[in-house]
Amino acid sequence: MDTHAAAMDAAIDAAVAARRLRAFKRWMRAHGVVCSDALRLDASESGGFHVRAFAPLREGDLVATIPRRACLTPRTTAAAAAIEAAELGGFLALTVAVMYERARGKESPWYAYLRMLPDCESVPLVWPADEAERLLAGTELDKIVKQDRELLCEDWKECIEPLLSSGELDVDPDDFSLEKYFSAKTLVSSRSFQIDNYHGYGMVPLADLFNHKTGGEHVHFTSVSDTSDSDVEEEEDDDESDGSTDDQSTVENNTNSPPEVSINDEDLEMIVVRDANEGDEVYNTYGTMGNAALLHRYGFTELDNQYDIVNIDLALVTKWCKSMFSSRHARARASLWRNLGYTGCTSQEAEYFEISYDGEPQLELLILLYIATLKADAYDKLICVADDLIVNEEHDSIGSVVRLVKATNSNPNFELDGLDKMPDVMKLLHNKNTSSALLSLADMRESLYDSNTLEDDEEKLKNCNFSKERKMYHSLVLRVSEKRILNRLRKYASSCSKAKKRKHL
Ligand SMILES: C[S@@+](CC[C@H](N)C(=O)[O-])C[C@H]1O[C@@H](n2cnc3c(N)ncnc32)[C@H](O)[C@@H]1O
Repeated sequence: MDTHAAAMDAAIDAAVAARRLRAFKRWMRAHGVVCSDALRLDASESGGFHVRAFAPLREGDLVATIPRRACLTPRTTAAAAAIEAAELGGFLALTVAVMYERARGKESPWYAYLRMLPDCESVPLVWPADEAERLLAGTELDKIVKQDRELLCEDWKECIEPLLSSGELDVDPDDFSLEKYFSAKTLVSSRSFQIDNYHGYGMVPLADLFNHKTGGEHVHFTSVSDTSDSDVEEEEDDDESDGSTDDQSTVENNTNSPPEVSINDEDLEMIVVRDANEGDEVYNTYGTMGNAALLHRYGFTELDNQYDIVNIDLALVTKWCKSMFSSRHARARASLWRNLGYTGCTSQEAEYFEISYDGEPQLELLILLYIATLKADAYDKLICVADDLIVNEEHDSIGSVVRLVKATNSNPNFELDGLDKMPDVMKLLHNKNTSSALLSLADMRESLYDSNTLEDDEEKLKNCNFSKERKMYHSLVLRVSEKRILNRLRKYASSCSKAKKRKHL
């Protein structure tokens, strides 16, 4: 596309977004949604929206109130009875509510709100499968996105198809196609909030216009007097001009059945938790998440996100151990580690270990490597005392590492009392062998990506256009962040052997 045509398209997108925003503001007034004069809602060139401070904001200021009845939830949609009868819970119930209200078009009480949302949020779930596979190869999202697709197809077959066949919803099946289900799911994952026990998850107009900034948010979302105050989840849209149903009366509450839990009527609120100056973008927080989680759920990433992690699968550790020793050795050492009460983190099908943003490996991984690389005599000693070393339920991590190291040390006068800080205790597990194992694991983990080096990816990222090549940009940030963590893991591994060498000088 030539530059002129691209500029024209951007201008049209911005004009459409601005028109929708005006309609939405009228909708807010009609539905009792109050937005402080100190906030300015802006349409961006890309057709999305963000919030800016029109005047200085001070901690404690109340900047928005949203009546619960104005939220689109499984309880407030006209499909409430069908959703309840189908016993759909959580995100699935809300996804059906969103599809249903979208299908109603101008008949929907949320029409002006729904027109502000994009068709779908650009999360990897809806990227073309081959592109997702290429861009995410080796990253923390590689397998997850494939699993998501399979699980959602199952959900659609098991829950949505029967709901359609039951005739309870009286909708055009095209509005509930698998494709529409995926799209609605991306909106729910990227912009829904947990409201309260009665409404469950819901779309909260206005609250979902705030973008996210890790550790730098200005506002918090609160469900007043509710035990489940929540931070966000969310999503967005686009399309079309002012509609006829903008200025209507209050959103109906279509729930026919009696509530199972008491209904809290108090408005939802957005409160300032950090000062903002006039002109600043006003951010919310969607929670403390690494880039894989942000990209997975919201379709964006942040450079230098302190909550980033890389995982190393137990399967990779086993592969390394077998390559260094034998299958028998690998099995025996892993089983002793397990018998002592240790495990990795677990997800659907895998057991894995986290490497933190600083490159520090999870304690359980270090212990496994320590046991895997013990000399035969130390290993035999450990077997003899294993029953006394089983990690107890209170999980005295520090004590258990100290006892493990004492039991395997050849020096009978080895003194370890007084150690009470985890980083110091972890150093006990550092030796030439565990360091070299960590270095090998970093290489093996990195080999899962394509052949590009970190430097290649960094160079590509520099030349990548953030707004025009979104998928490429965010997948590069994810890869670069993960590879940088693996480099820090290498530093961590090497620093232990260096420290030991200095001690010996
Ligand atoms: C709740 S919406 C926020 C408002 C949104 N910008 C809109 O146009 O309505 C969440 C979506 O906004 C975008 N977003 C939020 N924070 C972002 C950030 N820090 N960087 C890039 N995109 C962000 C993502 O597309 C995300 O899925």
